[in-house]
Amino acid sequence: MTVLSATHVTKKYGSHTAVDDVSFSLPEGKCIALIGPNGAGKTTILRMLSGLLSPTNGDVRLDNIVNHVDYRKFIGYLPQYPVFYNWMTGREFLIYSGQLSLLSKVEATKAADEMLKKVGIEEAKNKRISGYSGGMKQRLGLAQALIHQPKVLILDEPVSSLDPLGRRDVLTLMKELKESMTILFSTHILSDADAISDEMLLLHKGKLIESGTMQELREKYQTDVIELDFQGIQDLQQYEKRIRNIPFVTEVKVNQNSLAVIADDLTLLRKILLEKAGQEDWPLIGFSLNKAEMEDIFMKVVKQ
Ligand SMILES: Nc1ncnc2c1ncn2[C@@H]1O[C@H](COP(=O)(O)OP(=O)(O)OP(=O)(O)O)[C@@H](O)[C@H]1O
Repeated sequence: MTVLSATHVTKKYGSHTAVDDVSFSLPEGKCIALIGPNGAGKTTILRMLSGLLSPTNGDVRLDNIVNHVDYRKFIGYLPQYPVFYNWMTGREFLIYSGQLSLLSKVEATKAADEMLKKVGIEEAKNKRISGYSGGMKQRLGLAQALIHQPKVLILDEPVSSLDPLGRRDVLTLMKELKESMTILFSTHILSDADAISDEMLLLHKGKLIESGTMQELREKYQTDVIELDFQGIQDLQQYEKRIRNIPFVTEVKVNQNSLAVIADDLTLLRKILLEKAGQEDWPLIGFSLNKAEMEDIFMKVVKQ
């Protein structure tokens, strides 16, 4: 069942089209990642879905409720840069947020205590927010978005600004939350999307260019990769250049001591690379076929 959908949604800022005729729907109970580089239009889409911004054209629909009805109580939204009152304690902030979501003081207090437990910052509930780490603030932001028990949770870049520990923390929490609600979150970190989402929406320059599960995208774009490991520190650019000259190669990624090559015809690529490596005596120590990462798929979709 679909809980939230966007139909031919466009947003213009003056003459600039930030979101261009985008349609998709969120199935109940799924975790969906909205993926795209900076400026792709992710925040604009999330704000329209949250009811904070009106589309220039098109409809946003929650179950059967269309635009212009205030359906914000069904949606929990965590902005990319949440604003906290640092002089409040975490608990005070959540009670205040609950009251803003039209809960009574008693209901808000009860919900705040539950949420503090749920997001794992109960022991810091009476500390001022100014003393919270980035990961704790993000957990508090999530608690604020969840306080009124929304149907859909919308998170704008929830982990991008966190250090690796904070990031792991919040991703683990999102994994737990996705068991009980529909989540839509934006990211430009493709491995995060790969790790926790059921489906992905790929956005580029305001347009939805592809969508599906990771497996569907992998199958559709046949993105296996041949990886060449070179001995010692080599000038890999000369090899990169030679490989790029092979006509059907779509992408070459340079890593520290290795090159990852994507092509439409992997059987032919393997043959040609092995021939070249032998003839030109490339200092190879490894030659393997690996699964493509999300980055590789994104590059391929954008190029197509
Ligand atoms: N209020 C605004 N007025 C004018 N242009 C805007 C406004 N908000 C966003 N834009 C433009 O719309 C485009 C999409 O912006 P948006 O913030 O939605 O992208 P994003 O994918 O969330 O980017 P980021 O990852 O950097 O947050 C950008 O070109 C941006 O400059």
